[in-house]
Amino acid sequence: MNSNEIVVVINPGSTSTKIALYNRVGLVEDFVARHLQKDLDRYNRVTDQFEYRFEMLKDCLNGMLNGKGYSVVGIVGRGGIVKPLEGGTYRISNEFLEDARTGKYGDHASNLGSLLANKLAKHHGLDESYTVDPVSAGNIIDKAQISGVPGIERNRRGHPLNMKMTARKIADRQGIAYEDAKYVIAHLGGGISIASVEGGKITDVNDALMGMGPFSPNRAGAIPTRGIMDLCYSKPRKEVETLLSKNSGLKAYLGVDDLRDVFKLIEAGNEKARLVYDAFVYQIAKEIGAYHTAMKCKANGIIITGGIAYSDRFIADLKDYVGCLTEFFVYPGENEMEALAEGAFRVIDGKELALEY
Ligand SMILES: Nc1ncnc2c1ncn2[C@@H]1O[C@H](COP(=O)(O)OP(=O)(O)OP(=O)(O)O)[C@@H](O)[C@H]1O
Ligand SMILES: CCCC(=O)O
Repeated sequence: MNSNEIVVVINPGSTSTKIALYNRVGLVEDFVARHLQKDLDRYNRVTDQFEYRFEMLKDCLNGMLNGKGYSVVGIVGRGGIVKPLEGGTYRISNEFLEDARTGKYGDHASNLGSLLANKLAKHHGLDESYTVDPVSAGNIIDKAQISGVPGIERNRRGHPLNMKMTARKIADRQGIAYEDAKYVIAHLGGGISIASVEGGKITDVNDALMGMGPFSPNRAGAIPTRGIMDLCYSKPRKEVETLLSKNSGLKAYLGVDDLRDVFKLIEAGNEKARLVYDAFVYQIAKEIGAYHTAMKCKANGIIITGGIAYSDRFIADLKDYVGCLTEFFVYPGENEMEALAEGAFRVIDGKELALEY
């Protein structure tokens, strides 16, 4: 095994771009480039930030590689909102790049991941670049896609990268083959997705960006149809979209979207904050229960991950509802960088074939 062979991993977020070098054993070095809001505000759509982020990243990467004798064997970027597709490692194609760049299926910071990986790969003389389990990836079972209205399909936009990697780790911890394990997994961050992972595949998940599932720190989740209809007739489409995907949830009720700030309000005696927090936990618990039932109550565990899983108070409150269902695991934060690196190495080492978009 050549430990000088490096995969470069890129994960663009709304205000930062993470970059890391991995060899086959694990993380070698990482860096988070933080972007000033005033710099980002100059751009209309997120992919308009491409050149700005690319220049910054190129310099960071040069600094990380300089004089260390590494050989870059692959570059992988987090895949964004593209057409609905199966989970796995994808070769980044022109069609993929076009869909990510134009935001045909949605505008999201992670759309920059494939664009940045592709250009950096060219810069390093590599023919291929990769992405793993993009936001819209999942092996959703047919019956879960039926919405109740012909012509409206249920969307699958969540956190498959982190979910699958975390489920793999928990299966290892339980001594179960990942391919046989069944989990309900909840990624609780700025966005919230709750999924069933069965046999290493995401078989059902809500749309964390626009509808279904619980409300999140600043997104709406599932809301009554009549309310949506009234909203759509009262505002332009763009405003409705912004309201539901950026200005709803905790932020809309309480003016803050960090759970730690919600706790401060509760501690200060704010009754509304207490009620909205209770509703937040309640909705997440209900959704977890629904996914457990959808797996005929046979899940090997419920896994809670994402930034909100750092909160002991939240975890205790949630466990009070769902801890009786099956084993309960908490895995705070996320494993996205590691998942990207492992997915790329599996293809580079010929253990898995790259999927075509
Ligand atoms: N110690 C903590 N206690 C309570 N909440 C926390 C704590 N640490 C982080 N959070 C919450 O985690 C959220 C951020 O989670 P995370 O970092 O996973 O989000 P993100 O990466 O911005 O979005 P996403 O996970 O949707 O990609 C914040 O809204 C904050 O409320
Ligand atoms: C849509 C899934 C990723 C996010 O929460 O932004």
